[in-house]
Amino acid sequence: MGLLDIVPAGVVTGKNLSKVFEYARENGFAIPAINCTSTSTVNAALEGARDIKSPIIIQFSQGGAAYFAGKGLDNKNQEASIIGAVAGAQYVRTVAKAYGIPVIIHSDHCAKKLLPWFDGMLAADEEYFKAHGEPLFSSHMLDLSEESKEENIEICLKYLRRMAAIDCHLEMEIGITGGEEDGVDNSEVDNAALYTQPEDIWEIYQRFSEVTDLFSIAAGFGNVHGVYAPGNVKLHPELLGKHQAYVVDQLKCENPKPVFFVFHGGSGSSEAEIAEAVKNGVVKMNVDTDTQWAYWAGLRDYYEAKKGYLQTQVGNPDGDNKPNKKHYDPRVFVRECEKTMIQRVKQACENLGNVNRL
Ligand SMILES: O=C(CO)COP(=O)(O)O
Ligand SMILES: O=C[C@H](O)COP(=O)(O)O
Ligand SMILES: [Zn+2]
Ligand SMILES: [Zn+2]
Repeated sequence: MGLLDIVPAGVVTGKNLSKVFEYARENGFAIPAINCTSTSTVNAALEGARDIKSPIIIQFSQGGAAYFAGKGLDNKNQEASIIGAVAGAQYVRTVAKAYGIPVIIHSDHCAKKLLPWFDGMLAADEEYFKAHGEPLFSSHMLDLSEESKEENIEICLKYLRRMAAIDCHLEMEIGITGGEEDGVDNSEVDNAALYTQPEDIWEIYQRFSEVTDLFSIAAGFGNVHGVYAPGNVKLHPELLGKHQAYVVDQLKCENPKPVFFVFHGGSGSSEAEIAEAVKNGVVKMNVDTDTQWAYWAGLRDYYEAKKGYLQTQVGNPDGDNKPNKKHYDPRVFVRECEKTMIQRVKQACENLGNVNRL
């Protein structure tokens, strides 16, 4: 039985999203969440997943959403980030079904100072729910990992109640992601803060479960955003197995992996680290830096290959009067970016076992 026997193609929300995560957990794979900033990057993520016959998660960061709406817009009070995230979600909704795969629309890290962004997206979800019986986005992330655990949980619970009423999933973060995030440099952060404790996972699981089961946890296991020289990042995905065992012990449940875990900082991770994380209940892995690099590499290679055709509008190695229009049409060079990004999306899917899952 494939995923399309369980959920329809197109955007999945609520119980259907839970079914996708449960299916991934039971079949031992995870779904990549690709950070997207434009229709071009959204299309590349969708095309890569479509080619490999698997579901995909499209996510917008606060900065990525503002970029989607246009860098020229003022982002005071998060207005551009709200407009961009909503526009991105509506765009994905318009095209997703045509790709024939289940698609999850998600928003990435939202720190305390960015809550007006979250509020704006949630208002759009509630409005969409009134008209269509489901939220605009499948899920959102709250990242209050810089606050105290108590405050983190309290604020999450407040939003979780509101989100549960419209079948919207919440991804919460406990434990800090190192490296750079929304312009905040976490590279010098205390090492212990990068690794979440099992008691914390249990507390979150227990308190959130009193409200709904529509949640996942981004637990720190040494995750870092970005790609660095080998040896700089020490991932401990085996910790997630310990968290699962702790929760199983408390719940006395049959299911060996009751918690849906999210893997941040997927770029630069080894196949072995990714496999270990999936084995321990990761159902979503975020990839940004590596798909950014892939997109750029496509343009770099295109420019190198076509250099002689890209210096002037008229005149190239084939003749002084030959026009170059077909070489500098954005549909040609942006497509080259998309092609290399598609390959990287497929690679992420393969690493996560997210292949032929329809
Ligand atoms: O975690 C991420 C987005 O939230 C992505 O991290 P990378 O850029 O390291 O892939
Ligand atoms: O938070 C990490 C993601 O990679 C998003 O990055 P960004 O804020 O540069 O869009
Ligand atoms: Zn964070
Ligand atoms: Zn992240």
